[in-house]
Amino acid sequence: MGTPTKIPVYILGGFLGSGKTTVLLKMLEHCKEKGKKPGIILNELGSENVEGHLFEGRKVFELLDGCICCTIQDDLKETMNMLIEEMNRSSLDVLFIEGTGVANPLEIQEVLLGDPYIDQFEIMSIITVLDASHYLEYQSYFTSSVEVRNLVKEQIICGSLLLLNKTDLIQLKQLEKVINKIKEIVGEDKEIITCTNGIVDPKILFDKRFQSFSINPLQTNINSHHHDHHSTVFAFKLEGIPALPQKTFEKWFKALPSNVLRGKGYIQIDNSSDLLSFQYASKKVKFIPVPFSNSKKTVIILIGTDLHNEDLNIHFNHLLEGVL
Ligand SMILES: Nc1nc2c(ncn2[C@@H]2O[C@H](COP(=O)(O)OP(=O)(O)OP(=O)(O)O)[C@@H](O)[C@H]2O)c(=O)[nH]1
Repeated sequence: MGTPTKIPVYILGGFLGSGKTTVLLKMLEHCKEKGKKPGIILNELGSENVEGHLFEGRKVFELLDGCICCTIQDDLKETMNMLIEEMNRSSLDVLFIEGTGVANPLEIQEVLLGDPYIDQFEIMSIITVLDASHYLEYQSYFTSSVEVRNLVKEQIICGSLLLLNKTDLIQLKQLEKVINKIKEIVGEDKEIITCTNGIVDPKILFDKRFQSFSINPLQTNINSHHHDHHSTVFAFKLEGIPALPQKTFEKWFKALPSNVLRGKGYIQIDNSSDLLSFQYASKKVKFIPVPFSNSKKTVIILIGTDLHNEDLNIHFNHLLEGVL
């Protein structure tokens, strides 16, 4: 008998709303076509996963209310142990781990390279997804905090595959500018793959690009500003949202403070018993119908920098009182 083969692992990182889940869904589609059984670990900043419907019929391990990189690194180990137990009953062909938008994937890597996981899993690639339409804003001194700038930079440096997504939202000239800015960080040689809606050749996505013993130049740096991002990036959960006309929700999302970077959840439109899932990113909101399910309730999760409870409460009350 040869040595048992290790389970290949793909880590997906990238800032809030960049398109990590979109890329993950593409990779899962490919697994389905190839008859490969995936394991999925999702980490959400809020205290509940509001994207469960996207993974219907698949076993998903969730790490909620935190960010794998610090508060729940131990929880990741616990989840990995559960996954290993599950694998004894039914084996896996590949594992995907999606970090929160504020996670540094190196921290996930650290867990996987430790005992006992290193003997069973092999990191194939750390895929960093970047939002081309917001890149300049996130890197600007004027529109972004130092923590966000550093975090995005770290996500770029530790990515073994860089996907510059959402290119449909910008002009070619701006895209070239973004690519040049990224090259200033990673050098000319590192390939940057541009894409829209996470559509990338599976050969590129699944390629092995990670050597376990490589030492990352940022490693020593990380500890020095580890945790910093939590001082500015917050997740808020709003519950008890009444059923209202869709137009009212649209107006409400439009009027959200500009430091709200991301939102997701479920809302209910009046005169309908079905819930709508929503995605708020790049200051745009999209509504997607989901079949009514008793296990889901209305909830709005907002993620942003320097959000203040009072400001959001006032804005939330506007929604409740219909003052829009
Ligand atoms: N216009 C446009 N929208 C996109 C593209 N890729 C993803 N989106 C949309 O952007 C929103 C966020 O995408 P996700 O894949 O959920 O992003 P994410 O990085 O997983 O988000 P977080 O988990 O909050 O960090 C969704 O509404 C997607 O449909 C793209 O290339 N172009």
